[in-house]
Amino acid sequence: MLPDVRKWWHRRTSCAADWPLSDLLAAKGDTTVSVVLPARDERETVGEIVQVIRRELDGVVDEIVVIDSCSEDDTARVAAQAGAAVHAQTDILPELAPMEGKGEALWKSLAVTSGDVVAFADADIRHFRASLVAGLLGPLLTDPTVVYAKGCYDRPLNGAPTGGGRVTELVARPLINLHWPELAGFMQPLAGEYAGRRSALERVPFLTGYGVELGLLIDLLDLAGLDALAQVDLGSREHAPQSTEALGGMAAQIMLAAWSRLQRQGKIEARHVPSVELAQFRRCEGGHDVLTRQVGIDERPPMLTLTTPT
Ligand SMILES: O=c1ccn([C@@H]2O[C@H](COP(=O)(O)OP(=O)(O)O[C@H]3O[C@H](CO)[C@@H](O)[C@H](O)[C@H]3O)[C@@H](O)[C@H]2O)c(=O)[nH]1
Ligand SMILES: O=C(O)[C@H](O)COP(=O)(O)O
Repeated sequence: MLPDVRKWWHRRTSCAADWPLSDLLAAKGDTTVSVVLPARDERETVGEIVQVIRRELDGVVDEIVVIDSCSEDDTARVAAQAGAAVHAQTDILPELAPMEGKGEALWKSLAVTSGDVVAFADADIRHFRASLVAGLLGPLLTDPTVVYAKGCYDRPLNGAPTGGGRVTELVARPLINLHWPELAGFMQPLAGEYAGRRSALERVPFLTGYGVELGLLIDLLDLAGLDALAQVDLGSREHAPQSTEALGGMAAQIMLAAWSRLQRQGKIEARHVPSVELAQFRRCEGGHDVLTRQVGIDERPPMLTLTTPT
């Protein structure tokens, strides 16, 4: 790691235990906090997550919003029953042509929430603890120079305490180290648990799909500088793992996200246009089936540009 990045890592990394609830309540003052859970087919976990946040972060969290991201199951009903405000992704800003995926859900959440600080968490987390959200609020509620706090944690996989984060380790981390070494100190750059000041989140574009996390890190670095970014060790976090085949699609979107930012930063010529089709193969009787997956990502402009005439 670059020497300055190592210094940042020491200075700006805290852990959830550093931010007890009493300190958060004392520091909160007039600052309002929204928690957003993007959810596609998460009926098994979303209800418990909403309940834990409501029960244990009362007084710190002002609203809990679930963005139902085109679920085919009854995620929306379960979340509402648990006490969240639920919005269908496609009902938000209906005048805009819809885009797909998680990044779209997060971007649109800015239009239906009001917190000065917005905390995001995945809705597929198992054994959810309130500290997964509370920890993220510590740096933001106590230090006005911090605009964004990113979670990091151990990643269990298939019963082992570590080994998860396959796309992180094989794709995101190498890309970040190669092209944005200033961001190399983020231990879980793809973590879905992070919080930011609305004033910063509304000033950056959001990539759609699974490109959103990498795009936010790069764009917030450009907007605010490394010292305005923090990370918080949240312990361990277990989610519903996807198949390696499905993660191939995610990995492709992360690469496209990196590509878009390399182009924007003039490091790749704009005339090079990557393909957005991923061919994968499944053995079948007599050979292989070809599976073609569309992995293209899109981009939403800074939310502020929708509400403020330029
Ligand atoms: O179209 C979608 C797809 C997913 N989700 C939700 O987004 C969250 C994370 O999605 P998931 O498929 O579980 O992603 P992971 O395999 O956990 O991927 C990791 O890496 C991704 C890429 O950076 C991040 O977006 C994730 O937050 C992070 O946990 C979950 O609540 C999903 O229900 C949506 O809202 N809409
Ligand atoms: O962050 C990642 O790399 C993806 O979420 C995959 O994680 P997993 O390997 O723990 O399923």
